[in-house]
Amino acid sequence: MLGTFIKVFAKPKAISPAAFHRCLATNASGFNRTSQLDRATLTIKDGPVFNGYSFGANKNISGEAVFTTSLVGYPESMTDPSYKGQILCFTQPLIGNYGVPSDTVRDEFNLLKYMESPSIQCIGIVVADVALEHSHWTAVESLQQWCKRSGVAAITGVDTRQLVSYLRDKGSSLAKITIGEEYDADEDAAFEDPGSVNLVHKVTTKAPFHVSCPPSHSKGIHVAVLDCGAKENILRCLVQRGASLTVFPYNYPIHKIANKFDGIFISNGPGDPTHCSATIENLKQTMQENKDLPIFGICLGHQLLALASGAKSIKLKYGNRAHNIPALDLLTGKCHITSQNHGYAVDASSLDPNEWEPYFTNLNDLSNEGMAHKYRPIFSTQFHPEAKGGPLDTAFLFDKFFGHIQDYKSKTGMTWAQDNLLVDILPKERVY
Ligand SMILES: NC(=O)CC[C@H](N)C(=O)O
Repeated sequence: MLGTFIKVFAKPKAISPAAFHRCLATNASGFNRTSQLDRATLTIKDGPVFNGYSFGANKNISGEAVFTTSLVGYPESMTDPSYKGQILCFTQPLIGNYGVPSDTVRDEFNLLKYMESPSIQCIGIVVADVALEHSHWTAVESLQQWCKRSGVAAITGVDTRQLVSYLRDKGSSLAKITIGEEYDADEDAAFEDPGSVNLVHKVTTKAPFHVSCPPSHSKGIHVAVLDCGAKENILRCLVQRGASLTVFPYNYPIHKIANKFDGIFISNGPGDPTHCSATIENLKQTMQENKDLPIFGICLGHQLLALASGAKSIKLKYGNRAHNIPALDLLTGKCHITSQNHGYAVDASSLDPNEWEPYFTNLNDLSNEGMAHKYRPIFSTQFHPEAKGGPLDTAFLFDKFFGHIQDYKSKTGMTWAQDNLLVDILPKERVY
């Protein structure tokens, strides 16, 4: 019976060249619709020029070209504030086929349900083959519509394998996307380097805000978050586990009020960590003055914590941006598959061996992926345990942070008095 079913319904059919052509003419692929699109050019500084077609905003942009090998999650990546100012190249050839979900729908914690921030953060995207038509139950618009209305440049028809080979060989490079029939390289402004400015300043909340943990989840925990451009799902991972959050601008003098909280969290964010000198200084003082206070940092948060402890950061040749990067847990010997998006890393050899130890190592390029204090409840990771998108292998690190918090609370006997900090009068969402 089953054999018959397989024969009748599952026999692979050869497709005739004519049928294949018909299929191409009607499917969602961008290549066959290029007659509808303006020409566009991707120019790598001192490197190759790629001709393609524009499906985004009709404007010329420049930024740092980086690539991600993630297979899914383009809405999450594009709204991740860590990509601020970058031109994001997807190695997954077909992008856009499941459209774009709502950027306003919020969940039970008043956090954005589908996006990592309310708008696109990268300055442009590069794809091999955009899907101009899409289908998914959460989609409210196409990738093309989203890029156009967000003022984000987007180019399709690029040989992304050649582009990525170049970027892997030469390293992340400055690039431009220009729209129009004939592109004259001298015509427009110079290549802008987003890494030369403090990008965190552009994405941080402008004033403290409060995310209240609903009674159904609350464990009476209050965490201070330093917002360097926090992904929405990081906040969700903290609230879901029972913490209310007061989220501060990245350069807030957190050391002055750190002792009012059960833990400090330092978020992900864009650009070179050394630009955040005030944060590094504040964290140094926080660690000096609060010996038992739990602290957890992710990605930029990890780099800032490392700099505050006296270690150094380095720029990687082309960074790590993917959802399947192996990281070895040096405490357990287990390997975890992790979600990553970073261009800088901590130089593990610069960690003070009297106090700190490397926590994770990247098994692809052996770069540092985390550190832990030897005697205090402080640790951080270069990868993203909140993983949106990506695998949830390392979500246990949030539980570890909450374990540290419970120990701290039972040691100090501290109970959080909400009106102490007047959190009720704070805004409930990030202030732009
Ligand atoms: N995702 C992040 O927080 C990135 C951190 C930092 N901007 C880097 O590129 O290394």
